[in-house]
Amino acid sequence: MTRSREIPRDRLWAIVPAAGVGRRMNADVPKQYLEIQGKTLMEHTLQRLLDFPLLEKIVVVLGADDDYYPEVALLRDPRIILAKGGKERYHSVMNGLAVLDELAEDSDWVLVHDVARPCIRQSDLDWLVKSLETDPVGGLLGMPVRDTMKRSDNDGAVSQTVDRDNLWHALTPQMFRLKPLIDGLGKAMEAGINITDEASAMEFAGHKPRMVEGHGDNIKVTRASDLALASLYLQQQAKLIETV
Ligand SMILES: Nc1ccn([C@@H]2O[C@H](COP(=O)(O)OP(=O)(O)OP(=O)(O)O)[C@@H](O)[C@H]2O)c(=O)n1
Ligand SMILES: C[C@](O)(CO)[C@H](O)COP(=O)(O)O
Repeated sequence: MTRSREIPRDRLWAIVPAAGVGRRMNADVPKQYLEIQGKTLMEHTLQRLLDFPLLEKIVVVLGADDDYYPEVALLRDPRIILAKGGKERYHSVMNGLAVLDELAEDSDWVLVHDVARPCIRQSDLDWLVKSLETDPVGGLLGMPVRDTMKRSDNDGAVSQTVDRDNLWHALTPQMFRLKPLIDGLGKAMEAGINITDEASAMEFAGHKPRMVEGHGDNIKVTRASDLALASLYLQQQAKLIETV
């Protein structure tokens, strides 16, 4: 049987960490339930993933005391499985991996994508999978740093100009095989390192994730000002699709 190049040899699953409370957003509701153009951030993000044809299932990891989710009809899509989040993002991702551990093969690919990144493009999802489907480790979408980068001490005095050669913004999705990701995250959690993304756990476990350049509009909605920017990007992307 000839296999189309587009379909990775191993199946592809997704985990969407959506159990945060959005402290930095300072809103009355967790930021994933804030609306842009009449739809919640969560609906925008999940629709992008549901529109991506290669995903088997999407595990959406919700806060243990999230009582907003029943309002989101999209969460009842048959391709979506719900899981319970944990204290930190990596706990939530681990809980999502535990669900996939029952369904997927060890060598299947897992894409972890923040619910707070609603502007993810189909072309970037496709580019990530095509770039990594034969990679021995996996990797992540990123954006090369454009500005000069400074490190300061706690009162804002510059202590260092960081060399920006080969310096990237780490984005999501981050894409790794199920078993190595479970093992890598487990090792990093055991060591108590600061795990802010899946790649840092994989690096701790001795792997070299690959950076895949994506579009800069794949922003993480973190602070109030990001909502207007995300709305602008979504509008721009809609126009792009219309002109295709
Ligand atoms: N215990 C947690 C914390 C975060 N997340 C998710 O991880 C993603 C990235 O985290 P972040 O942008 O920091 O979201 P919040 O933790 O909600 O924001 P804040 O740090 O401002 O509270 C978000 O989609 C968030 O829902 C999660 O699933 N479980
Ligand atoms: C995973 C991530 O989006 C990559 O940039 C980022 O690390 C999430 O960090 P947060 O503090 O949980 O928002």
